[in-house]
Amino acid sequence: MDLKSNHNSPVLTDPVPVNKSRLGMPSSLMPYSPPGQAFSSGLYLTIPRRKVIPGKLDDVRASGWLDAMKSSSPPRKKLNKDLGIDFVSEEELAYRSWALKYPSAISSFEQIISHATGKRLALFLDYDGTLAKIVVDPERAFMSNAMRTAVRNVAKYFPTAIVSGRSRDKVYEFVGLTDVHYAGCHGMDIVGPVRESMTVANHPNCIRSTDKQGKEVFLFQPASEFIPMIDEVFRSLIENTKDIEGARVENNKFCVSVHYRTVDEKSWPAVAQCVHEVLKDYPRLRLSYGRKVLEIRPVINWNKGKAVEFLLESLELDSDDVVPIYIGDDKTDEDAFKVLREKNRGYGILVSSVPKETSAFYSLRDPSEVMEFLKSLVRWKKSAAAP
Ligand SMILES: O=P(O)(O)OC[C@H]1O[C@H](O[C@H]2O[C@H](CO)[C@@H](O)[C@H](O)[C@H]2O)[C@H](O)[C@@H](O)[C@@H]1O
Repeated sequence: MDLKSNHNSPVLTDPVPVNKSRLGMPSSLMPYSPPGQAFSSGLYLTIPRRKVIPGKLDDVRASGWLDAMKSSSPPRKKLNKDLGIDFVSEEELAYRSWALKYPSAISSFEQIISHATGKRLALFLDYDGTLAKIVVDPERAFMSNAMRTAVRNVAKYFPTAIVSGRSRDKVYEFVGLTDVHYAGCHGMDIVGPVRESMTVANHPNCIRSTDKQGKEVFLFQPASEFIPMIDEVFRSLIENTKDIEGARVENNKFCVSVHYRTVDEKSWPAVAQCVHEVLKDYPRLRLSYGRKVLEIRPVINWNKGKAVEFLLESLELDSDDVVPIYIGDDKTDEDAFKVLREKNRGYGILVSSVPKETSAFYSLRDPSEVMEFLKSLVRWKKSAAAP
């Protein structure tokens, strides 16, 4: 089902230089749990909130909120090719040297499939910045028909799931394919087919339900109790940011995104302050940073990495003969890259046109290379099946 064609939103790039992704941010203020952090017995995390949340605007600056906001998307440097100059720029040299460590998944295609021969591949795809280009208006982040066809084709041969920070309904609206699985809101909203042997069915928060086509599915929503709180926070943020030109607040059901992409940089402290003001009354919510977006989500031990583990289990893919490949562009995708690396299973592929610290194994520059990679997988599978 082809839903949308590409619209004319200006395409943006958000380079984040190596070692600057958490610029000036003391580790105690990092939004993500460092590896090895002790979790409480359930899904809940204990976060030292007093250290994380500043009290005044000055504290917002001092604590690194603003540094993190800036470094999540510094402005794109002008490339020499934009200037019509025919030599390799410093940025390109830096990229090439970084790519020695994280080689292109296209140039390394043979190597990737040589490890997958005789095994089953499973694909996990992030949405924004991976399947769709980054654009100014989050409501218009449509994927191209060509990309939709590529995803549809790849899903014919390999189990495929979209793992997005968006609400599941929204990402389904954008992708519009019925033969892929969906995990919305950073994995806090997963739907999948019911299997007889399902061990995850015993998971708390996993219920049986029916989808829009009337098919029996399981629904996994580990943060369901937070819906009223998220709704309340969403309304407060709409109210508090209404005078900041360009600020947008997006309700993703289990989390809220506060976008500052179209806010004048002079007003970024005001955005940070608004979020801080609201968040200080909700100790069970925490903050993370995305591409020109502040994300507010429940303090639970759940992320895209956990979602990938859950999907592998629920789709009966949690076995040594399955090679999972996760493709994503954002900090939240790092949790999934880490899981694959730690399990020594499959590959993370980072989508980035600039060097970045990552736990991925391979890289692709942008969504057009992602599409190229997906097409190569289909060609490989077809040729392997040919007599
Ligand atoms: O996990 P993802 O599928 O990558 O979702 C992460 C966030 O993506 C969206 O915001 C980002 O893309 C927008 C459209 O290109 C862009 O305008 C914005 O600046 C980016 O941060 C989405 O709107 C957020 O809710 C997601 O959390």
